[in-house]
Amino acid sequence: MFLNLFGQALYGFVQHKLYLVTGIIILTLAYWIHSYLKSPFRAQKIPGPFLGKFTNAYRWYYTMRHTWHRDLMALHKKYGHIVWIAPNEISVSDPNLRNVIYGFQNHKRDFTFFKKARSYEIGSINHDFSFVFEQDAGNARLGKYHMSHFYSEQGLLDLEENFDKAVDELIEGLDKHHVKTGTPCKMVDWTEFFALDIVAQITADQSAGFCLAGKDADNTAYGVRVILRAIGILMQLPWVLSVTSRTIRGNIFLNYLTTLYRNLLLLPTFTFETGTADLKTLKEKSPKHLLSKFYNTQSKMRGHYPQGNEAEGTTIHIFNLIAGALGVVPHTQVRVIHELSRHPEYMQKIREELSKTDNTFRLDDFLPYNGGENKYPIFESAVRETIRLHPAVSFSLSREVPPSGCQLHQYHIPPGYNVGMASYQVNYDEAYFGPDVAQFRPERWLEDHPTAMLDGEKRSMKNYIEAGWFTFGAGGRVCIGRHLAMFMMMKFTAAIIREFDIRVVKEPEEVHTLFNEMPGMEVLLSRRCAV
Ligand code: HEM
Repeated sequence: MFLNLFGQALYGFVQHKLYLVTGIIILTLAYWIHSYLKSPFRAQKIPGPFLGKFTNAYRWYYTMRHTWHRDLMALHKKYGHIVWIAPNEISVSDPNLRNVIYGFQNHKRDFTFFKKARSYEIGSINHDFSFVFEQDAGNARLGKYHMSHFYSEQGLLDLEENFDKAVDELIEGLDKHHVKTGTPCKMVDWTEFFALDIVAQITADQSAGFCLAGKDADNTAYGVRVILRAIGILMQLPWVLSVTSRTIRGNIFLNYLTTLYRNLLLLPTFTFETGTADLKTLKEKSPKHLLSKFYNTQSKMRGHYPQGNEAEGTTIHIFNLIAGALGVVPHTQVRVIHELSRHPEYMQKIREELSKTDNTFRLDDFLPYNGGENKYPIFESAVRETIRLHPAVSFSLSREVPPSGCQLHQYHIPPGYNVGMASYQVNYDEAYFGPDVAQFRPERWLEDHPTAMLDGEKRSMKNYIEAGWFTFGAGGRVCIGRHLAMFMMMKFTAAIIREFDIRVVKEPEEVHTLFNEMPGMEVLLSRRCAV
């Protein structure tokens, strides 16, 4: 009887679209209100925007407007360091709380470790280990163990020749396509071509030819942008995980991914089904390059990912590398050039530093190994200062509160809820970085901090800033590509400012989705007469 009535009601709803829509709206509102009323955040009166307390659509709306990174800054200004931004999520902006959420934990790891929030699963597009999106803390630790040596400074130093080959092609390409024609150069396009060429060089010791061609062949970079933007948009909508699977998401992006691997690895017929043999040949050809290391890593981790396969397991590491090198670095790189053209006095100082090393930026002169000294202190500080002010990874690095719960100032956050920090809010904290926090002032990195270390030693400002800033994340899941990112930016910047005079003819914009993209900037380049 009851089922019959229910069936008739359901049939009625489906027949009358208006009823159906009204029914869905009423149920959704009822769910939101119920969740709000029973929320522990409400009980503790955690402040935040009204709509954000009810629905994830609030944050999603601002993400779709591409302004969420700045909107979140405004929310923290209005409500303070702890803000309730989504039904299950708290945003934190106090750099002093960084270690509470991201710090290394004691031996009771399962009880106290904040693992990545479930929303990261959206970025998982196959059944292999995908570093950025892996939620399992144990697997991520194992991945880092197998991979950190080849992403270390020393590991990358072995590939310097490849960086320099990409630099030569960058200069040749810019000369041919812009300097000689006198046409403005779209900065982000060239930083992307350079990133693709670097990745091809360090992965398989070959030239992918993007800079030489001066164009995005087969929309390779565009495809990666589409994937990363889609992940950024969907990460805000938890229900998407209920209606998609890794296989579905992988298939949606299949064409873009296949194009990417074909063009980077110069394997024109690559497919995931048949690609393993090609990858094996390539890795044997260049054993000291990253493809070979990726192949070995996936085979060591295979036991944890029995559903995956060699071709997918190897290429997903390339995808992670690409997400950082192509998805993130180019946008901060644009800002480095932009800041230097706004502050010619630093451009001049950097040129002076470079002139002391034959106008060539060499990693040996930068990394203070073997008793040497860093010969580029201002150059390094200018790059660091830029990425502090314009961090391209600008989404909240959400973490799930572990069984221990967590205390954020006066608030207690129970297990299972999400807490997260985002780089813009943290990096612009006046109380931590000082009243001139929003100014481009590279010297700050070279000064001493007024407080001393625990052992009484002087504390450098660099050490202090790095303990609080959030550009590369923090703790156990800190960016593994941070040395690569610095090397890429310093190689690119050194080459450009050595070879060319730069005039900005169009300013960059900020477009936030997953990362903060900085398109729009155009420059006119002319050959420098004398260095
Ligand atoms: C300026 C450039 C870069 C910035 C600002 C940046 C920033 C970040 C941040 C904030 C995280 C933490 C993400 C989280 O906790 O959820 C991260 C993680 C990561 N980054 Fe980068 N990144 C950059 C370049 C790179 C490059 C070039 C690579 C290439 C290897 C890379 C690879 C990764 C990987 C694999 C992770 C995940 C590490 C883990 O979860 O343990 N990043 N990055």
